[in-house]
Amino acid sequence: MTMKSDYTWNQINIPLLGEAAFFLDFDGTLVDIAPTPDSVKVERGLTETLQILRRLLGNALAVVTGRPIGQIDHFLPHIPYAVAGEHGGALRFSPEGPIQNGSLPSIPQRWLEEAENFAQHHEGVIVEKKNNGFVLHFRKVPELENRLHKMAEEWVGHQPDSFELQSAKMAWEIRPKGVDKGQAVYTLMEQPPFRGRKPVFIGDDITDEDGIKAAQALGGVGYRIPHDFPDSGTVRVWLKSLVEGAEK
Ligand SMILES: O=P(O)(O)OC[C@H]1O[C@H](O[C@H]2O[C@H](CO)[C@@H](O)[C@H](O)[C@H]2O)[C@H](O)[C@@H](O)[C@@H]1O
Repeated sequence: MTMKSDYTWNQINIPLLGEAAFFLDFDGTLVDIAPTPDSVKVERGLTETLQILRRLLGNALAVVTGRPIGQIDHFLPHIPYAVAGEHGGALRFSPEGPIQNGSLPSIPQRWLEEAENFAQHHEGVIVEKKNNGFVLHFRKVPELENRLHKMAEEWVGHQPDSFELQSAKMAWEIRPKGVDKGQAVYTLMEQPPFRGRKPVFIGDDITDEDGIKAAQALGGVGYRIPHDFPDSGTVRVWLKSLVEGAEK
């Protein structure tokens, strides 16, 4: 996707990079939405931009995503300093550090089997497994949205204190209750190299709202596609312009 020609980012105000900590969402923010989770493309130049940005931020660069952390290692190897995966359910504070999962409930095996059985009989449905949840993707078969919703609602209804149903982009996600991207921001901001800096959160989805609110509450800023940036392509152009401006 390309930047809209009439768009300027005058309204995007961020702290000086030397005082900021960046928290960036992945799907729909750093990369364009793709037909399947596996088929996203990391645009040429993005890794270099993020490497320079991380240096300018004194390492205070985190990716905060719904995906498991291993997928960020696959798509952006050695790029962010910290990663919050599974909407904050998994945290890795530094590149070589352990992944901390907390004590989250495990998804009942029966739910997963039923989901996989449904996917086997309905071409186009993708079941994406996570450590403490799973996603039912219906991007290729939007007509199945309501049926999948009903199934997922029923499962979660059996354990409403442990799990919740999250509406996602052309998907339904079953995830542990009580984790969110805002908590991830608060937790990371307590640790170096984030501590003492002003958080900047950029995201595109409803789950990013918690991260944006946390960044604002901590004295920083948060911006969301499409309200503040029209699309992910524009975010990438903006990031590139930031590092180029700082390096001049
Ligand atoms: O928090 P994010 O980094 O934005 O991750 C949110 C979910 O993104 C992925 O699903 C979405 O993107 C796919 C690739 O573009 C797309 O095919 C799918 O329809 C979208 O829902 C990812 O698969 C999920 O695990 C993330 O939770």
